[in-house]
Amino acid sequence: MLNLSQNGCSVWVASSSEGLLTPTAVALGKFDGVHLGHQRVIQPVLHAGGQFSVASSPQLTTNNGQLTNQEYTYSTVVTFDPHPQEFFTGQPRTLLTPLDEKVQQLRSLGVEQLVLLPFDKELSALTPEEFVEKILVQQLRCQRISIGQDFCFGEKRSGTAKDLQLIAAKHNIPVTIVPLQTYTGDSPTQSSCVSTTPTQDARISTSLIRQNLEHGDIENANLLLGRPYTLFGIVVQGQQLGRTIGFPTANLQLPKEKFLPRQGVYAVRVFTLSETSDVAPSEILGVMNIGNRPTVNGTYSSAEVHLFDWSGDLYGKKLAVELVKFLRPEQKFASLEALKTQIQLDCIVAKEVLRAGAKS
Ligand SMILES: Cc1cc2nc3c(=O)[nH]c(=O)nc-3n(C[C@H](O)[C@H](O)[C@H](O)COP(=O)(O)O)c2cc1C
Ligand SMILES: Nc1ncnc2c1ncn2[C@@H]1O[C@H](COP(=O)(O)OP(=O)(O)O)[C@@H](O)[C@H]1O
Repeated sequence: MLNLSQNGCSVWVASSSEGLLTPTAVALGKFDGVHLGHQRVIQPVLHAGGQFSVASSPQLTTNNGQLTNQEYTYSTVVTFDPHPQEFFTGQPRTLLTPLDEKVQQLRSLGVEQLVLLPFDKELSALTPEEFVEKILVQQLRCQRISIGQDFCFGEKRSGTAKDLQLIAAKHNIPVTIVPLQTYTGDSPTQSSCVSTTPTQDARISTSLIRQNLEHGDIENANLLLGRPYTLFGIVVQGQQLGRTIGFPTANLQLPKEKFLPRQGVYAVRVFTLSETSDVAPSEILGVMNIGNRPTVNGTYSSAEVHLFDWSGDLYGKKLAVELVKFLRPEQKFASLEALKTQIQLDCIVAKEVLRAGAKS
């Protein structure tokens, strides 16, 4: 079990029955991206703002000033590790939110515990009834459950959301089934299949966000996520060429499973993160290139950012780079001089985009 903690707040990350915080109010799902639809599913198990209301501090409940022995229930997200698709295909899967990022997002929503159920032969062979009894009732001492309408569980995904509701009712556990969310512009709604583009189902989903990112449609991806798609990484050394053309770039080492958007150049907002300081990081604007750098015969994919009007040493620092807009695909230039001229233009366009974004 891990306790990932930052700025004094923490989320328990448990992967076995040992050390679980129980009893629990459980949101069940894969939750890759923790997008607007996921947030709706998680809401009913949160202490603040959800339908679920219990004591606001562990162990003790005050009721009209008197202490009662009502047990504190932990708002918990239960997910699977590895991603079931990775287990069945044997292929590593890239993620919108690798574990650290998912924990950070869940914490910011008010989730207290993340349980990673090891998705293996044994778990995948449980019948829906066994899953409820062994995992939810016995291990998690679950008091309430929230799931999305399309949730499937148990052997061969044979259990539906309705099945979970029926089985859980036998154990007196209420189940909230959250309708699938679609995006219509202002806020997510529950109407079915309203398309923002003629060819796409606008239901908020991890795969729709991945498609948008693959096409460089960052604005749509960000709307569906409810926040900017962000690359978190440590700054490592590159070929030290950037400084020679007047555009030093901080090269990010990203989690290997992080899903990367379309290769090319982006307008971005950058934050330097510190593990120790409680001071909110300040924003620096910049341009990012994601790609193989064909002009310098690059052999591997890199993500590198040039910060506007900034100088200093970033090696070893952790950066959060929020993608704002895709500007152009990566190209092979005839010379470094030609690349430099293009990067100057990229900076002008990025500054305009970011300035316009700041005004709206
Ligand atoms: C805004 C921007 C746009 C870029 N566009 C391209 C490009 O189109 N083609 C390319 O080969 N490299 C591109 N690069 C990557 C440069 O080749 C790279 O920054 C340079 O080689 C310095 O690399 P270094 O950090 O390893 O020193 C771009 C970099 C930036 C910051
Ligand atoms: N405005 C800036 N944007 C990005 N990095 C900068 C900037 N000014 C200084 N640096 C520093 O320069 C380094 C990048 O210089 P560069 O010549 O591209 O070397 P490298 O190939 O190692 O990335 C960054 O890692 C950072 O420490």
